[in-house]
Amino acid sequence: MGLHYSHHKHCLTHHQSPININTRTAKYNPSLKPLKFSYDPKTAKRIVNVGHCFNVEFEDICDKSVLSEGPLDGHYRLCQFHFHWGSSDRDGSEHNIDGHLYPAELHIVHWNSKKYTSFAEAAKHPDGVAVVGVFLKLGNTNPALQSIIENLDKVKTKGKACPFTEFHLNGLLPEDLNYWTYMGSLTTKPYFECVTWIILQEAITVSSQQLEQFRRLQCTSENENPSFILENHRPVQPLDHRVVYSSCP
Ligand SMILES: COc1ccc(N2C[C@H](O)c3cc(S(N)(=O)=O)sc3S2(=O)=O)cc1
Ligand SMILES: [Zn+2]
Repeated sequence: MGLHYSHHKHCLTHHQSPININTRTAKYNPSLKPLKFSYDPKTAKRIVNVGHCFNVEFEDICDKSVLSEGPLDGHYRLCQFHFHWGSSDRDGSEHNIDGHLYPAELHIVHWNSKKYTSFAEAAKHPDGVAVVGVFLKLGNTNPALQSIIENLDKVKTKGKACPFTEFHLNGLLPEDLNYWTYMGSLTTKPYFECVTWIILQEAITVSSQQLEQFRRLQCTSENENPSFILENHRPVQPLDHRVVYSSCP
């Protein structure tokens, strides 16, 4: 359930995601380390249309592609990345920055393979999952995105998958790796409160035409009347008594 009993208020609090990040009340935490991304391009495996979005899956049988340092203890194994978008370029991101929405948001999902033996096990613990969020802002065509988008016609309908190997995920990271971090949840079912969120402060670019391609994915399977994944971002949730920390002052 992820309900926490906060004694002073005698009520139950949720630690759900996404949230609006108030950059003025975020607290600089000098003990936060720089993020360390160690991704092996050969661990990319396939693209899958899961109905509410598409996942780019990586083989997670060993710690070949890991995220470490930053706010994390130990290392977290890369398992997949996916995007959230809106029905127009005016919204689409899940997290907001001072009330500002971006047209899309990338989530790079990792699980604590040092402490737990599987993703499903890790997802039951507050320190089980680490998701790096990267905002997409409107701009020039993003070449790293293009290599994904040109495969989307092979996974048009729900349940379809296609091979996708040799992908340089670093190409989807901005130059500046400063971040905000807070404890939250998955933003889709099962909404487990198992995520250390790491939201990068610098956005990467996406073109309007590339976003259009996301919206052509179908949430229906091939033998159903087609309907499209026009948007898949969850509304922001109450911060309650949580503090958002910043890696820089
Ligand atoms: C058994 O428990 C499970 C726990 C999680 C999942 N996943 C599917 C979810 O859609 C989901 C949502 C994520 S987000 N938007 O980054 O918060 S990450 C993620 S997932 O791929 O890990 C499957 C089983
Ligand atoms: Zn997500």
